[in-house]
Formats: sequence, C-alpha cells, structure tokens
Amino acid sequence: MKDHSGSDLARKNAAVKACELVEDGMAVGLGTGSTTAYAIRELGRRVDEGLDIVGVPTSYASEALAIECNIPLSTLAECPELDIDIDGADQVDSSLNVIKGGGAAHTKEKIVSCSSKMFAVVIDGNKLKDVLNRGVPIEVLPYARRLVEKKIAGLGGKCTVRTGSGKDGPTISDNGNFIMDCDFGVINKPAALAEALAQIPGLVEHGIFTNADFVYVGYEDRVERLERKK
Ligand SMILES: O=C(CO)[C@H](O)[C@H](O)COP(=O)(O)O
Repeated sequence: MKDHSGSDLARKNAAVKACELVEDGMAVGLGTGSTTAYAIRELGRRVDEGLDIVGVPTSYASEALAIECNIPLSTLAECPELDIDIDGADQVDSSLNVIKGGGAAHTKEKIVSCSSKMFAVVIDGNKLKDVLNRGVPIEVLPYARRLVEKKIAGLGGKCTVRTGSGKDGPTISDNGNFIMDCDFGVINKPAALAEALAQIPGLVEHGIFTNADFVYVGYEDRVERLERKK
C-alpha cells in the first residue's frame, strides 16, 4: 500500500523543512511512516541541541523511534491540544485533500491531526496528483467486516482486506482491528466520500484527510510548500 518511488532525499528534504515550524515549548504530533521518520530524527537531533518539546506519537513505530531519538513523550490525555502535527501521506490532490493509512496508522493519525492547531503533511513530489485515485485505507472492527464491505459496495467501491505484516492473515492495526483498502477509482469529491464513509457502522476510521494546513513537497533539489486555501 506504500508508494516509495520517490527518493529518500526528496522525502528527507520535505520532512526536515517542515520541522522548521517547530519551536521551543511546542507539543508536536509525531506521524507514522518513512517520511515522518526523517522528521522524528531531525527533531531528535534538535532536542539533543536543546530544543524543548514533547512529542505525541501516532503509532508504536513512531513511539519507538521517538524514544530512540530521546524526544520526551506525552499523550493526548495529558496534552489534549497540540501545537503542530507533522505526518506523511500516500497521495495529495491539488486542493490538499490527502489519503493516508498506507502504514495502517490513520486512525490515531487523524485523532492527532485533529487535536493539533497546525497540520503539516510531508511527501515526495511523486505523491502529488491533480485528483486522488488511490485505494482508501479503512480501519474496521472485525465483527463489522461484511456490513462494511456491503456499504462500501453501495458507495461504488470495492474492499480488500489488507494482508502481510509479518504474519499470516489480515493486517491488524495498533488498535486490534482489520485494515481494508477500498478502490473507488478516481475520487472527484473527497469530502463527500469522507462524509459517507464516516456514517458506516463498524468502520472505525477512513484515510481521507481534509484538514492539512500545509503540504511540504520534497524533491531532490528543493522543497515546495503548499498552503490550503481557506
Ligand atoms: O499514513 C501513513 C501511515 O498510516 C503514512 O504517513 C503514509 O503511508 C506515508 O508513508 P511513507 O512516508 O512511508 O510513504
């Protein structure tokens, strides 16, 4: 479910540039994925130099990396409003609608991004498209799988249960649920689809994010910053 055709340098450039938004005293959401990992390492480097922040991770993976990088951690229970969230994405359209969840972490990622005053997305240039057309990841209570499949079909989509996370059978999220990928073809109205997905019982969270404030698009020789039109 990942597109890693963009270069490591492009991803790193985007992540490091977005970290310039982070200042002393901030509570920072720590997203998940290979691009965000560059941001976590950069924040760790700056913490070593004296930057005073707390991080709130969105997955076991980002928590482990933040610990390795000596970033002091907090939780949404202790710190319900974050200053900024930095996270990756699988695809971004020209209106800055985003598909996330390639790493199966989109439920916590959405909670953290919606708890943040500013949400900065970091991608390489290959992920920027005119229109979204990737499969939309959804997290589903196993009990609700068949109902969710039926409702997604009613919306014109086709679900596949994700497999392959080092075990046989379904990929299980950090929250103990199935991850499914839903093919809707070209998504012309992401906000309307997001709204419809949110109504499905047993669908814990979907990977369409409409709340990015900035998208840092990394290339090997530069970074472009896109800002959502309010
Ligand atoms: O949404 C995500 C995890 O759920 C990731 O941020 C997204 O899949 C991008 O990952 P990467 O930077 O490794 O391409």
